[in-house]
Amino acid sequence: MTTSTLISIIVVVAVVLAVAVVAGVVLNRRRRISLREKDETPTAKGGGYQAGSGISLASGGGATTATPPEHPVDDRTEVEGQPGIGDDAAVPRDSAKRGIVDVELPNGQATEAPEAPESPEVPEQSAAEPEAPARPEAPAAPEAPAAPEAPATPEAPPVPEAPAEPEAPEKPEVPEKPAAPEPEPAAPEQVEEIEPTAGRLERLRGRLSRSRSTFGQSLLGLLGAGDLDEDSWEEIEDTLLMADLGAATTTEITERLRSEVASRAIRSPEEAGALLREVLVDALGTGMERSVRALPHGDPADGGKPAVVLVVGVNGTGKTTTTGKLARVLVADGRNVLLGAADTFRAAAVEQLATWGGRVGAEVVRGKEGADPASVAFEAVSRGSETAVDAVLVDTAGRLHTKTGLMDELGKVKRVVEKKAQVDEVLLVLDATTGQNGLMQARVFSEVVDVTGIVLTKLDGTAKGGIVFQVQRELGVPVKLVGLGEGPDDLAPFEPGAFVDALLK
Ligand SMILES: Nc1nc2c(ncn2[C@@H]2O[C@H](COP(=O)(O)OP(=O)(O)OP(=O)(O)O)[C@@H](O)[C@H]2O)c(=O)[nH]1
Repeated sequence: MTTSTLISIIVVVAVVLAVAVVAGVVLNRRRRISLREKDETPTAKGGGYQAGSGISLASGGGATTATPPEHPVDDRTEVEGQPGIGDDAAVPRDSAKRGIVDVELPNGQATEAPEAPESPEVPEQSAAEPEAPARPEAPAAPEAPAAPEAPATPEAPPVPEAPAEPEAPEKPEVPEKPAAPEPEPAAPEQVEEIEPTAGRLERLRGRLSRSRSTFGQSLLGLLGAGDLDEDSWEEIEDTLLMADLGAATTTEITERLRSEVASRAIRSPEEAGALLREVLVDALGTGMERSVRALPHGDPADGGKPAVVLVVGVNGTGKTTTTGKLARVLVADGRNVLLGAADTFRAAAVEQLATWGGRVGAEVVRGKEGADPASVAFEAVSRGSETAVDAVLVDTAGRLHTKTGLMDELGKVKRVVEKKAQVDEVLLVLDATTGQNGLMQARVFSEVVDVTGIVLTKLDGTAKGGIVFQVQRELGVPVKLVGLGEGPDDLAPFEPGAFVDALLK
């Protein structure tokens, strides 16, 4: 064997070995189990509306709203609790740098850090950022950045979950004392004159009669035409479905209409109209308790406790606006109100609420941007009790119902407030223009904070309103208020009869 042949054999053997080593490394990596959790959370326009009365207020503690949430799963119209198309399409305005910070509460009461472990905080990321930026192996966060200036103070929160906080490096987990909520005295000189309820409703009537819906016209056209064939009934069903009433409610309403048309021998359009109204109003449930429990427990000046109202919902549905409008209703009723700006994530929201507070002469308790919302809510309720107000309205940050971390945070806000006082009302604000998605939101929020009433906003901007039927049917939670515009007094009580009249116009 020549030397060159020997060298060739050695080269070939070396190449084969190199290929084998590389292939082995690749296969080994593929088989390795990734321990990093995926960041995906489990997947989970109204015609004219003329409210006939003022907003009904009640004090808490009594019988709750409607029947307890039932969950007739068989009747559900969407699929297994999965978000529908477009659920995550809207990127929350402020979703980029969200984090939960456990801090000491005023009065030395710690927030409930121990309860958190069941659901480790995942970094919040917007739909626009599907891949979590490869998180640097989270350094045992607390000690490193805080060490030089903040000599481990005794209050330093234990923060067991700290490693899960993606913002930890840039935002050291120093005690949030400086972020302690600051009561902001109202500026009485700026207080606006609030229109009395009666006049306000008159004004809304005028405005709402401008909008029209094809829903009522097509239904009345079909029903009033006399002898209905199968095609006509199908069209009626389609019309109901397109108005967002949902499959179960649509079937129920169509069946009832069929039997009533047969037994009552409906002949004229007027008779058809009366029947349709009756059936729709019945489907909305006339017996539900719709007063807003925002009146105090006893006389606050005599040791009574203020009512506590939490306002929750996804981003941009109108929570802050509704909180402000509700404050005006209460103040117009002669009540003292305190506002808690627990939307510590969006600085503009705090300013927005402070403006509402100034307009009605209500004190506003606010936290610094990024402060723990539970801490702010707690302080607001404490302050409200001390100053003997009639109601504390707490505005919370918008959160996508599909983000587990944010929903956990909301649950914590409620639990922490409950350490101080009973939460009388949890109002879920739904944007009427979002249709079916509102149903999913309602279900998730209901599970987390036990929603007691729905506020359906932007009804002035939609021809649909059928989501009301579904939300009430599936959750047993009544729609209590409707938002009819951006104006300070564009909030009205929900009345089934008036609502159906608006739908049928
Ligand atoms: N047309 C109409 N617009 C409304 C109504 N309610 C609120 N809006 C508008 O909806 C927008 C969002 O309202 P906000 O009160 O800021 O919503 P939010 O839920 O507090 O927002 P985040 O705190 O970011 O989640 C604002 O432009 C409001 O003026 C309503 O009933 N009708």
